[in-house]
Amino acid sequence: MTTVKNICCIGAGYVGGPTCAVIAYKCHDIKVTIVDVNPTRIAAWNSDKLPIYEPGLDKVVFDRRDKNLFFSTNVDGAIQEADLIFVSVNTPTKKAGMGAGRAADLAYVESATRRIAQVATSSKIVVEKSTVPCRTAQSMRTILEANSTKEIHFDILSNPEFLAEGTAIDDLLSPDRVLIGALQTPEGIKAQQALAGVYQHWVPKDRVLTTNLWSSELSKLAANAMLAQRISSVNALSAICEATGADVDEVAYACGRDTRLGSKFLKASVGFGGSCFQKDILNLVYLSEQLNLPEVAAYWHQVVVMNEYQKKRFVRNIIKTLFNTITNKKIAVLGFAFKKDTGDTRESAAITLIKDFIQESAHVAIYDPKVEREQIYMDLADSGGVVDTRQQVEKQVQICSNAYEAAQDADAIVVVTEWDEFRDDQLDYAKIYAGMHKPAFLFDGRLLVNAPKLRKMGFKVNVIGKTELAGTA
Ligand SMILES: NC(=O)c1ccc[n+]([C@@H]2O[C@H](COP(=O)([O-])OP(=O)(O)OC[C@H]3O[C@@H](n4cnc5c(N)ncnc54)[C@H](O)[C@@H]3O)[C@@H](O)[C@H]2O)c1
Ligand SMILES: O=c1ccn([C@@H]2O[C@H](COP(=O)(O)OP(=O)(O)O[C@H]3O[C@H](CO)[C@@H](O)[C@H](O)[C@H]3O)[C@@H](O)[C@H]2O)c(=O)[nH]1
Repeated sequence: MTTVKNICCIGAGYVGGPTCAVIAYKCHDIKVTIVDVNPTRIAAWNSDKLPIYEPGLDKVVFDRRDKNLFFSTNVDGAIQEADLIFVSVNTPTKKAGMGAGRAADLAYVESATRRIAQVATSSKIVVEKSTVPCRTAQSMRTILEANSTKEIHFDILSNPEFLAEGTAIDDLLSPDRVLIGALQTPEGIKAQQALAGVYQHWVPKDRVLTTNLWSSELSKLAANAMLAQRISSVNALSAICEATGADVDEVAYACGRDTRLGSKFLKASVGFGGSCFQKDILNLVYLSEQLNLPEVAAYWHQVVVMNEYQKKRFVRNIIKTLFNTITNKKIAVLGFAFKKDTGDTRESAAITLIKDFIQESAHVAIYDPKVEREQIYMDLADSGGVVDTRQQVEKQVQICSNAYEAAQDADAIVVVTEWDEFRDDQLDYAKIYAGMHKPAFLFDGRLLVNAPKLRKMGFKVNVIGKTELAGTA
């Protein structure tokens, strides 16, 4: 078996950074260099304030940085030195051209692959870490093989990443499984074993799964589609609960107790966000369409349709409850990140909701413990378009440094992210109530607060998937 001694990771983002930092943390005998074309990002990885917030990440990075873990903009140098290269660049949804709005944009994967082909001076194992459509490894192979010689040979592996943000370090330290796909040739299997050897420094052997290349690529899209499907399913049920007096928490619990279903990923919410779910489902939809499987495409697409419906339904309910108008009313939004314990705002439900509030001429006060002010304005404004809305957004949106400031003189509070600090045993809701306009409304999009307790304080509470009279005749 080939032993890996030197790893290069192309792409120092939410995946490349934590994943390869954990490899360095667990494999002191391997030199790991994470490279990126973005010098600001690399400078941040080399500073005291890392570019992403992730519990436990600082410890891992500070422990190994400049020992066997390096961050650099010298992409070519790191490629040349490495015997195994992770391609961990972004694969966003295409904005223009064929497949726009659905297909994954593979330009960054292709450019990284071409760079490897161009500068490599020795044989390499090239690992697809980015999430890509099924059979992308074939295109990478074609590019690399066009540049291989008798002396230089490339093996391609698929090793999708399953970490979730907010728990990335725990997920990496004890993964449910590590998946490694390879061409089932003697060279492919040898490369697969070499990468398995890296993970086996800390992951039990029976959790390292080996499959063929295409199964590995498709499993990543499939896992995300199935996880998101569960959320859309419970969110669809939340609408039925609100109309019937059933309680979505009770329904999810009762269903989840069936060991065939399991309890995870059944939390109703204002809608899933994050950089992956929507993008990867649309990717699967596009793949199905390309394979001339329209019924399959429509099936998966409904997961995204339901998610959009849930967000719009929540906004409509807020407006209706606030006497059919929110014009000039102050709405306090608690949370802007797409989930707790991350500063990431990509595809956060908060963005859709707040844009709708702005459209309805409300004043919005936002507090999130980890999202930077500038990020919020960037997400809410359409800058660079025909009409630049930044000034208007700044006029209507105030960024606050705590929940009390956001809620002061507000007509309604909207809980959008499930940060622990918004729980009713952590936040002084009596103090918040005292500072609000009356009636003081609270809309919980995360099933986070104890609604009966807050109602006793005087709040008019509205919780997704529940009615005030749930359970009564
Ligand atoms: N974010 C997640 O939780 C997560 C989890 C699993 C899988 N993924 C997948 O992993 C991939 C990366 O996601 P991410 O969230 O880390 O993205 P990201 O945008 O945070 O990071 C990607 C980085 O790649 C760099 N880059 C792009 N092209 C480059 C090139 N040619 N050379 C060097 N650097 C280059 C960019 O500058 C950027 O810093 C995506 O395919 C995503 O779908 C993401
Ligand atoms: O029961 C639930 C669980 C999650 N969510 C929401 O769903 C979104 C995604 O959450 P989560 O999956 O925990 O975070 P991600 O970081 O997006 O991770 C997903 O996407 C990654 C990128 O592909 C995968 O690697 C992970 O396995 C997969 O969980 C967030 O808005 C959550 O609030 C719910 O609304 N209800």
